[in-house]
Amino acid sequence: MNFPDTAFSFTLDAVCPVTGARAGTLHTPRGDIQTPVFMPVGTQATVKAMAPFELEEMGARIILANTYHLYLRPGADIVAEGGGLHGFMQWKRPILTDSGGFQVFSLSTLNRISDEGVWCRSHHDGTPHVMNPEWSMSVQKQLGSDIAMCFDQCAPWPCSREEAEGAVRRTALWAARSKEAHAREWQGERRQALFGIVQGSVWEDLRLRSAKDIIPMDFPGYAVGGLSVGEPHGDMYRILDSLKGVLPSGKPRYLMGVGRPDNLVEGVARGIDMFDCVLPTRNGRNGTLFTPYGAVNIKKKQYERDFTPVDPECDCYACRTFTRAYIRHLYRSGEILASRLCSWHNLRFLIRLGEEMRKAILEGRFPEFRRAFLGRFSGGEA
Ligand SMILES: CC1(C)O[C@H]2[C@@H](O1)[C@@]1(COC(C)(C)O1)O[C@@H]2CNc1nc2cc3nc(N)[nH]c(=O)c3cc2[nH]1
Ligand SMILES: [Zn+2]
Repeated sequence: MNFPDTAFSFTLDAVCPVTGARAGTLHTPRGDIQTPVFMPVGTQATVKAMAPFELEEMGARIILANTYHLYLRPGADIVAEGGGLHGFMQWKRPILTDSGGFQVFSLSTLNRISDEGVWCRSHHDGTPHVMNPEWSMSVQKQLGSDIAMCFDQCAPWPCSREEAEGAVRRTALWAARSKEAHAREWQGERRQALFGIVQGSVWEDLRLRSAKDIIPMDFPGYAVGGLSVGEPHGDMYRILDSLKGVLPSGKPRYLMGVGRPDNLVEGVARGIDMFDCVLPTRNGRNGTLFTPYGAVNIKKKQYERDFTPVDPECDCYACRTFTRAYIRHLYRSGEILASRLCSWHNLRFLIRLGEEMRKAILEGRFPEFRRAFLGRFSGGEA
């Protein structure tokens, strides 16, 4: 592929004057991404149960993969020999890779952290590994993603203020090392953007401190890390409110690990452009389906003779083709197609929600859209 010298840029197409919600376009060498956008998670180089052509059919413009997982299995060298992630998994559109920092804490069986990096044991076979900014940039280059993330430290929730302060300090240290290592790896070739990550847990002053550390490093995009780790949604929204006027308006803002449909709407209302979460596929596999009124648990007997689509307003293959009764039957019979259809619907629900919010922002009616959506959607069961 030839990479134009303006490999990455972001255009703000419209901003809601009432909420500050944004519609934008992220230009990447593998295609444009219109925002707000939901990014399906493909942790191990696959969005579980979905083939690439199905992801394209449902309108996925960019997907995620995980450095930690792919380094441990099959190994970044094998992915690189397979043509990088795009060749290995045959996904031709943009890919964003998370840097490994978060996963090493949420998955490795044992880990010790220092300013140098993280010593950990693989959750597969207990083998020892050292993960740090230089390791992460090297692996993300072998994976060949279009957007890489800085190696950061995500404080758990809840945590002490001191723990959160330590994560802010170390995240800044590691962001500078990530930026240097990334420049060394790519030698000026602009084929992979590196996004910075802001930490600070649920303390607004620490969030501001982290933003003041990271923003001057001039990344092409910024992520809000350290959220969607079990904290109340109110805390998440309060932190986003505190960052709204701080993060550079001309660059994309990515809220990591989020989330439920109502979280996406509230995130967009607070100036977020990009989202990812395992929820659509994880919920899909246990038969929990998003609808405009909340979640439907397809296993329930009440759907036994319900010959209507999961969501009559949805344009996905599952809703166009099958009924709730049939999908309930598949699920209760342990059929693989149940997971596929439920994941397909949930992914399309969030991708379409991004498309609809973008349209509402462009048409100057986002506050009405937000009110109408949240008025119908109960966070729990429909
Ligand atoms: C680990 C796994 C599978 O991903 C889900 C889910 O479990 C879980 C575990 O705690 C709940 C809330 C229950 O959801 O949190 C994940 C979704 N939240 C999330 N993903 C993130 C990824 C991140 N990556 C980096 N580099 N830095 C971050 O600060 C960061 C923060 C994040 N927050
Ligand atoms: Zn559907």
